[in-house]
Amino acid sequence: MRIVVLAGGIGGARFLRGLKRAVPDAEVTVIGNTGDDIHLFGLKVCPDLDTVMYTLGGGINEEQGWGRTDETFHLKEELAAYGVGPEWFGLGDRDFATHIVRTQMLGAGYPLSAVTEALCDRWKPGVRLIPMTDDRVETHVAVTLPDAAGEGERKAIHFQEYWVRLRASVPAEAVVPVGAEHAKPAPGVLEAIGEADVILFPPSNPVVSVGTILAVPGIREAIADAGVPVVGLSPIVGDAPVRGMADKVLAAVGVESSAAAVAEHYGSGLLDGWLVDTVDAGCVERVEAAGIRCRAVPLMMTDVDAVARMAGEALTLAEEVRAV
Ligand SMILES: O=c1nc2n(C[C@H](O)[C@H](O)[C@H](O)CO)c3cc(O)ccc3cc-2c(=O)[nH]1
Repeated sequence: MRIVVLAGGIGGARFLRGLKRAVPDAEVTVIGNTGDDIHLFGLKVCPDLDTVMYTLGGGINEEQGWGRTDETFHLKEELAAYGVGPEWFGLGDRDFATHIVRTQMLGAGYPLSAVTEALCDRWKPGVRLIPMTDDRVETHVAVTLPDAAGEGERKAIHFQEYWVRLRASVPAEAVVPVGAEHAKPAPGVLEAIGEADVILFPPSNPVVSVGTILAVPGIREAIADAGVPVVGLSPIVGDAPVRGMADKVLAAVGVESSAAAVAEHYGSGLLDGWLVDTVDAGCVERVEAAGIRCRAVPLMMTDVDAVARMAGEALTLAEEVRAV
């Protein structure tokens, strides 16, 4: 079975680990979000690609869900001693090596997709990990911050600054995947979608993760036209994100923070099936009324076995959709 998964960072990576346990023989292609990418200290950092690679490759810091296990921060401390920041973004020494290799290869002319493949040669994630695009796309968030005079100043900041430095503490007024409109899907993306038996949206952020991937021209259309079941898992359980701050960015696109609203946001033109948590069983009817087959199953990613069961439920729902 060929499965294509559109993945953001932590939620996507943990889902993939469960999916691999549920169907170890499946051929899984992951289309990774690169809108979170950021250039720091002259290096290209790809948080979501790395989170997938480290999680599936056994190198992730399990407690944080991002960055390397057994990490130290000497380099960051030395940079700070020179007054070179930002200090709010935690790049560790082991993680730095990944960004150095990536930046060096990009500088030598390799596209990000080839660089990612080379990095995966080390980590052997057991999936084919492809960035959504080789072109530069950067998610920016419009916010109003108090200026020196205590007035509100509207500006656009990098997604990581909104997420990590501000911890989404101010409303996101708009979320813009800058550059997406001119980006092309990376080599292999459209082919993988076209050859898939099933396409899955993990419980990743529907705006800044899956939404950004869908913003690359051609990807949404290819999924809608693939003619195979497209099944998603709600990242919202009981009207709050399972983890992260998805509700903050959902508000920016005018979507309420509920499992049903996220399904409606994707829409029946894209989604065939949607899993909600058992606590949201009351919204199944609403989702089905929107033309999306819906089931309520446990969606808390407490351990790999629980996630494997979730992934199994997603594939069962896909088969139900296929049989109709
Ligand atoms: O909350 C944080 N998340 C950090 N993340 C996670 C990241 O900001 C976001 O969770 C994702 O971009 C959203 O998917 C990192 C990810 C990396 O790959 C490398 C470094 C970081 C650093 C931080 C950090 O300092 N704080």
